[in-house]
Amino acid sequence: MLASHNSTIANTVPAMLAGINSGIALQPVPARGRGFIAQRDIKAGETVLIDWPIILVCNNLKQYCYNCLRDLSILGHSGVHCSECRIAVFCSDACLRAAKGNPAAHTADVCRVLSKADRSGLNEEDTLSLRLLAQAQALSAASNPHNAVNPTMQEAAQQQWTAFARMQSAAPSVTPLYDQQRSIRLHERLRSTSAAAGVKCMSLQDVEGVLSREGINGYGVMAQSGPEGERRIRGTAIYPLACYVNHECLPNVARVDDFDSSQYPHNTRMCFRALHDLPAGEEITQSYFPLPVGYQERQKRLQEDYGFTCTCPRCKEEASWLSDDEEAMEADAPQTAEGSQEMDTGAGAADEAYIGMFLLKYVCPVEECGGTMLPPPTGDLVPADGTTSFKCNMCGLLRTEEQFMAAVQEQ
Ligand SMILES: C[S@@+](CC[C@H](N)C(=O)[O-])C[C@H]1O[C@@H](n2cnc3c(N)ncnc32)[C@H](O)[C@@H]1O
Repeated sequence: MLASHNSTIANTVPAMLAGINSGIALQPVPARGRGFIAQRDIKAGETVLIDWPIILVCNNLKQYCYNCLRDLSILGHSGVHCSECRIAVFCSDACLRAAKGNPAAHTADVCRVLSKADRSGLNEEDTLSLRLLAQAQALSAASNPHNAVNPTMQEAAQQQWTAFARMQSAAPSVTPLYDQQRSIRLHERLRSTSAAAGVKCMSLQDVEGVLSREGINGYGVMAQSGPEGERRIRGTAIYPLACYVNHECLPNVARVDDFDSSQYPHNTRMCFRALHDLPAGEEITQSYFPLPVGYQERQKRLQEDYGFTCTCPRCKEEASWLSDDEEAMEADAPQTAEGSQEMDTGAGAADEAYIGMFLLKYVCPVEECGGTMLPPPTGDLVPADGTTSFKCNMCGLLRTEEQFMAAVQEQ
């Protein structure tokens, strides 16, 4: 069973279940729960973590492969439809077979629930959450030894369900992260749909646990940007190790994925690469949103979506840039208990010049892209490939060190 609030396991460190890491270890981090700490000096460009998802939920079943989220429009055919539900579409027979054999994807139970799903009155977000719940419900059922048809599948499902249960959930006191009315509504819908499909429904407590964990730990899998450059996602993914990478606004790693440029299962893996050299003992951190996002917006999103006030060196410095007008506006705006202007400024801060140079170096220069420029790969997980350019993890733009220096000269 998934508890909706994991106070007792908040600071325990789960064993690694899947994925590969190099030079990092999961440890308790003061005031942040758990996080990855470098165990040795790490070089710029090194891959420190490769992870595969427990659950992938497709946002648009007509546009992306239900199993691996590959963009169907690049295939040159309309995809392979599930012959039972006629709803799920796959990029290949291989993906269809893989999904049918994966309890968290599209086994017979999920297929029946999907075909019986009553979407009336549900908005897009609720429809996606219902899909996530159907997949999580099947994973939970498959993890139960009493339901086991195949011991190997049961063991794998149990490991995945346990990994999910160990992820941080939103405490009931943190709103709106924990929306109990929504959980009750979606549980009710899952119950009627599951009954129509002849499938046992998970408990309300499990529904709360799944939704709360997805909210904090789920990764949006990026799609091509919209016509105005707006960011779009093709689905949501739950990764058993990547979920432990904490946030900082001047991160030292960034993620890279290959959803369209490779084939299942390789395309669903997520890699984290170091942006610069970092010493043993330093925490591995990523930014939970694009680097150019401003201070007040970052604080708002971190508080609303993740339930914490960021006190990283960039936030400490940028808090002091607020003009009198902005401060007055902030004073009028609703404040959280911590108060975004009253941050502790005790520990080290990044100065304005450092922040400016960091953003110049790591923010993709393509307008509206918002991607992060990563150094060429190196290290033992993904060895050097001979490239010398930095590459954007969103649009793929390449930039050499010389081109970067020329951009610095222009400033
Ligand atoms: C995706 S989880 C990261 C792993 C989490 N620390 C754990 O122990 O499972 C995101 C949560 O970690 C915590 N967190 C991440 N970055 C943080 C930071 N810079 N300061 C404080 N808490 C942070 C917040 O509780 C946030 O909701």
